[in-house]
Amino acid sequence: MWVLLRSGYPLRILLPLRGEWMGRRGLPRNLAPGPPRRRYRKETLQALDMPVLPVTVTEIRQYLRGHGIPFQDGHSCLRALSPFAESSQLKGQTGVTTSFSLFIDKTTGRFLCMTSLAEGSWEDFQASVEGRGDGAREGFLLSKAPEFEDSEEVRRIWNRAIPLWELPDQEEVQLADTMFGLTRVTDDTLKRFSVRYLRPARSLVFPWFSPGGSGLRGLKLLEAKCQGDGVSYEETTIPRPSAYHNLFGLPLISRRDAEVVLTSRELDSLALNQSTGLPTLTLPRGTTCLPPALLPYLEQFRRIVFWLGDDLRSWEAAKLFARKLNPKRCFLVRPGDQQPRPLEALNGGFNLSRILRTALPAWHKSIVSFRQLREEVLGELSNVEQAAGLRWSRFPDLNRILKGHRKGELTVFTGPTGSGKTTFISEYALDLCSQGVNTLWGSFEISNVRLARVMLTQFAEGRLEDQLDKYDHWADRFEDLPLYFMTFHGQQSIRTVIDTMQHAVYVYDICHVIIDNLQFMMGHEQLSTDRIAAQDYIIGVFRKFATDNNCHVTLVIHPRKEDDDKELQTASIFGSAKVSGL
Ligand SMILES: Nc1ncnc2c1ncn2[C@@H]1O[C@H](COP(=O)(O)OP(=O)(O)OP(=O)(O)O)[C@@H](O)[C@H]1O
Repeated sequence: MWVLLRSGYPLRILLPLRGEWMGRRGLPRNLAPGPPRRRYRKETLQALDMPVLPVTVTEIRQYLRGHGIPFQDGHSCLRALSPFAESSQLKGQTGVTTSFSLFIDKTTGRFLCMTSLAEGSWEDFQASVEGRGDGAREGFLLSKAPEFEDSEEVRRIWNRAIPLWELPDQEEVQLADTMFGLTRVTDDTLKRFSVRYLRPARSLVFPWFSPGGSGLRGLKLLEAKCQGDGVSYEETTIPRPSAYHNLFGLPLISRRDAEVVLTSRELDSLALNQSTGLPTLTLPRGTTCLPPALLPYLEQFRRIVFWLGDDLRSWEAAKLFARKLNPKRCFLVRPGDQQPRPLEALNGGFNLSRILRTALPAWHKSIVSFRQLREEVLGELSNVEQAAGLRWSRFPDLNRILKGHRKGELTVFTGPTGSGKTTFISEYALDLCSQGVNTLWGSFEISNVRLARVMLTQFAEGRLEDQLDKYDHWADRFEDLPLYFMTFHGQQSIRTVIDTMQHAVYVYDICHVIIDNLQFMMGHEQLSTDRIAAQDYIIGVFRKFATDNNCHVTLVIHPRKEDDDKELQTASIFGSAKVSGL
């Protein structure tokens, strides 16, 4: 019954590098802001279990030139004349310049036509240009996708929600203002952003409008709950998080805006826009990820300032996202006491424009002086706890020994055959994943179904085989974890594995990769001396990957067979200087 492994969208299997993925309900996974997309039909492409070689931007450029398609170079995308836009559409229904309305992601080759809202993979694009699609050009695009499953619920909630100032009871207004920290946010601002309030759920409601404001695509509900002396917040999105690709604030952006501030919470955008007048957008899933499907909507900006929050995690996320957007146009507001998150800054009487002016460039040359690093060093020193990494909730002893899980590092994990390495690493990774660490699993020995079964049992903290009636409850929650699996099984080349990891970092902002285990990249045939060299090489490649991508790599390694009465030594891992000297 593990149908959800193949089709449930949050529990993702990393399939072909540029394959088409559809969600559980037939919804495209990578819905960008906009109405239901017309989706490119892809019948010529076979479902591959192995990644194909990723396309390079040079190849994309050559292809466009070779086929006489004019294009311009952008920050994350190439912008080309769209073969999907019909002349009748050239007047710009969506309010976007239609002449160069095709955005092609420079890293993945995926395309999005802002005029027709067609989208697809690089292979789809080539097939259409070469007339290899469904025959006539008109037939290339599927007709409008069926209404998404949640649309009725979205409309129902939206219709029941009312503007805050229309609440009949003044006391209720004051309570909501206090709970959400809105005392200094004006009705005018709430109105501009079309924020409403759902009384029965005591939640603010943030809408996701299609471009041009023509329709309602989804909603985010923010509930405030009293917790001791403080307030805790809980977010619910419709559709569910993996398909919720709303850049909140997009309808207020004008085509001429060249600067934008990105925030991780809708309330921060309200505060920022109100006090600075600058265009603001909120990332749909906060600091968790920046889906590439959103990149075309950010192409027009020459300057992008990240003000995601006041902790180290926000800072790390901003640096990661800036890499996707082209760091040369990105600036980061450093977290600190004098630079709290925007809503708190507004409520605390800070000058938000002044804080924005202190934003640091995200771009570093290859050689930097301490002067350029001093702010970052200060950030680490003033957040020592957070700099030590994310703490495990299930393994207090690990926290004592390792302090926490940090990005950009490599962990080697070993133990005798059958001692429980996979079982332990599964729970160790699940612990972090449940706390929001985007995780990619490479399980080369045991199948993904078996691994997911182990993980689900650990997640539910009980034997689900004895309580199948609870299966859906746990499976639904498990689906929402930022968890992805590579489909590799058995021996693989290190290059293929690294390419897949690279792709996953770009598309899903992966921060933790688990490779179980290294032996599956070593080949069968080498002699023992070669094996040491091969192992050193592979460790070097993973280590470089971890550093370059600020991603943690956990590597499971089988030790050399020792006698039963002999303890494992560092030299048991093939005696390699690199592995055992880590
Ligand atoms: N804490 C535990 N208590 C009881 N049984 C366990 C525990 N951890 C693992 N096992 C069981 O031990 C067996 C081997 O576990 P696992 O596959 O995790 O080991 P491994 O070290 O990864 O094995 P290999 O060396 O073959 O890769 C499995 O059947 C697993 O269910």
